[in-house]
Amino acid sequence: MTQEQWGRLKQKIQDSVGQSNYRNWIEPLELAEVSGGIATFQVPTSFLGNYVSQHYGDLILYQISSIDPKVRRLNFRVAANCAARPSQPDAPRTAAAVQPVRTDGALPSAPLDDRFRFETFVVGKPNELAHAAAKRVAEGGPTTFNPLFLYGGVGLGKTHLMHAIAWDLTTARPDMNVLYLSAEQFMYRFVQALRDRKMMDFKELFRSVDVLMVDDVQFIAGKDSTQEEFFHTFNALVDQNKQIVISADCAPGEIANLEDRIKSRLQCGLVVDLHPTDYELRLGILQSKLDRHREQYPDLMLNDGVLEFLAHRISTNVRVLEGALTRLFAFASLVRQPITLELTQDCLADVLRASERKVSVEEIQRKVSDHYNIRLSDMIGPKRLRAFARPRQVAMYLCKQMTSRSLPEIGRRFGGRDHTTVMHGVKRIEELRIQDAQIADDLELLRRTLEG
Ligand SMILES: Nc1ncnc2c1ncn2[C@@H]1O[C@H](COP(=O)(O)OP(=O)(O)OP(=O)(O)O)[C@@H](O)[C@H]1O
Repeated sequence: MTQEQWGRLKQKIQDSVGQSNYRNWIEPLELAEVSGGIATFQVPTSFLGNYVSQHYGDLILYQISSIDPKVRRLNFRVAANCAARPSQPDAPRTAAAVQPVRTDGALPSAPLDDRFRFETFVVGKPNELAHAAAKRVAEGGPTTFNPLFLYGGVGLGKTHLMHAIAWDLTTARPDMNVLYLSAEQFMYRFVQALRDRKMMDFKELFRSVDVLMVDDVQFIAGKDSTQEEFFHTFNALVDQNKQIVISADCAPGEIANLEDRIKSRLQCGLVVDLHPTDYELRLGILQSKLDRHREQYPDLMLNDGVLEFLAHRISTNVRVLEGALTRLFAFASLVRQPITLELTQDCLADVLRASERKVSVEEIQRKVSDHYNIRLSDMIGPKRLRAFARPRQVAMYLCKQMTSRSLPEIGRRFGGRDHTTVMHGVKRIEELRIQDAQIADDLELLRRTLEG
């Protein structure tokens, strides 16, 4: 394969992985050589190589082998002049060494992330059931529920738990054939077996595993023949009492374009969901990640209250939370300053803004009318009585502060009032806030309840 061909393939890969994944993971790959059926890429860091091999290995191999069928394996090696670079802030320090992707007949598991172990998984109310079920499977005893189906929103720890199960099983029983892969990898392997007319090998290999773990199964939705093959593999393994662990971003019944018979099969075992994190869990996770950062930046001071602030303000997902902490430490070490609340707000302004809870005008109107004990219709309606006018102005002020609505939009939501009326109301509350302690208290209380 020539550099030019690789250039064209890269563009194709971009179409399937999206621009931002492309920029982060595919663009930095330099094709070094193709020989002996192995395509070798030079990568800037072992972390990048590892990640690419795990997430995009099959896709890349699939594309390459479509123009050069002799290529059977990929290899990622760290460029010599990059190897000595200090580790990048985002790169996990303990990431496993780059493992080449083997697709040469044997059935290798996708590489496991060394950080994703039970010991590093923080348990709280939202994930305790998922954790307990994963632990049970990891003990490797007789199969009590099959499959274990883990589901939950983005970045809540599904992959972490799957890897933890695989680590425990393979450590305790190195002879056990544990196969962990993403649904996407399942599809590429299936497609490749079809193309190479090696379906019998494919079936035999998949049916010979002791534990099959498929991550992000929603990926096969709408892909008919992959679904079909997955269904048969699934049934064959369940019949042999082999443990299956599946993860998805939603419950089996809610996966659109997934055949009903597969949905019902997936529901046969134990279905557990990872709930969105709560404050305590987020704080626990931050505290546990802190040790790793302390090791890396031993001289950095961290002020009291910073972790609590982050746990309170970043409630989207754990990945974002982790990223925020990593960035904060890297930034503070760069500017050689202690991590204060101000520094945190400065450094993470964009993350904090993106995770702000979205409050709606209606929510504000409802909370404010409850607070002042008036009817919602009176707040929005035309009455000018002071008992209604002041709460109305408070609500307008909060809408201006807490939502991105413009003054005319806010006016419209308050019974079609003019934007100058809103402006006047907002100004009046700004003045009263300084002069009237009661109003200041009301505003503080309302803001807190609205922020949740
Ligand atoms: N309870 C937890 N304790 C410690 N780390 C956690 C926890 N939950 C999630 N994480 C961390 O958050 C990051 C994202 O988790 P993971 O990749 O497992 O999410 P996911 O649910 O598989 O998300 P996606 O749907 O995007 O694949 C990982 O670095 C993981 O270690």
